[in-house]
Amino acid sequence: MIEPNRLLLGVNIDHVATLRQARGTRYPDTVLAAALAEEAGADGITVHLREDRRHIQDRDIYLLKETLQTRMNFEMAVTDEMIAIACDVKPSHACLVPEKREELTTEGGLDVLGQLDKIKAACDKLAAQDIDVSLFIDPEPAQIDASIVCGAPTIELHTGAYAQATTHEAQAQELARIKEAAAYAYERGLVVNAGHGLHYHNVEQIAEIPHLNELNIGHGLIARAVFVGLKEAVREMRQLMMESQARVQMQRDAIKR
Ligand SMILES: CC(=O)[C@@H](O)[C@H](O)COP(=O)(O)O
Ligand SMILES: NCC(=O)COP(=O)(O)O
Repeated sequence: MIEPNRLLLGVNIDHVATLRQARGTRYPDTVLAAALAEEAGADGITVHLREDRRHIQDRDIYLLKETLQTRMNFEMAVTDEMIAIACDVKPSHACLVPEKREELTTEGGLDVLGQLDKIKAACDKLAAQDIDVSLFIDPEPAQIDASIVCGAPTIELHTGAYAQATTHEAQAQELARIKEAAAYAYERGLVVNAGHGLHYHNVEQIAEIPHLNELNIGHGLIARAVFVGLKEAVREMRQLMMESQARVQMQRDAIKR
């Protein structure tokens, strides 16, 4: 049973596939990775089918659709190809992300404001298939307003700038941006997720932000799994998130007394 308002954990297994694609082997398999992550408490599995297929392959998407016990969050570029695949697979969730072939990883949020018609058309097509659409955006009110115009029920705030900040001041500034954006979006009826670049040493401040629904975490968790195993890595991350929320609740209770 999911406790009310527990911050959910979406485990991104892209980089299990990175290891597999490095040699073109059949292992490690994403189906097993997803099953282990779910067994350890993942609330959902996120997979990013990139146009260049550098890690997740089409076969992963179709197999996971048949085998996941929780739910699939299908990350995708806003292209006809990916929209067609999403409409065929019909994941419970799809997250529209920007994509550049030359990028090492996602570099910024989707520019919804600058391409309203295109994003709205994609949201409409996916929603017609009962897919819950989220837009991966930078923590900016203008992008949040544009997401509402496009009819997306959910946004995912890009935490990359926070994760990559090189000074405490810069990180605090980014954290404040994310906090303000989460409140701004929540007050306007959106479901607010967050992710990118989160790991065991930077997740707690994000997990303490009010109104967040889910964190999507991949690279840092899979890297940890190399040393402790995937189930333990998931358990450790969930524990950190729950402890963060418990701290916030205690602070709230103390203020009430
Ligand atoms: C959108 C996002 O932040 C990530 O989930 C995305 O998957 C990053 O792409 P890579 O997994 O290829 O780094
Ligand atoms: N959308 C963020 C995600 O799914 C995982 O991103 P990362 O933890 O691999 O950077």
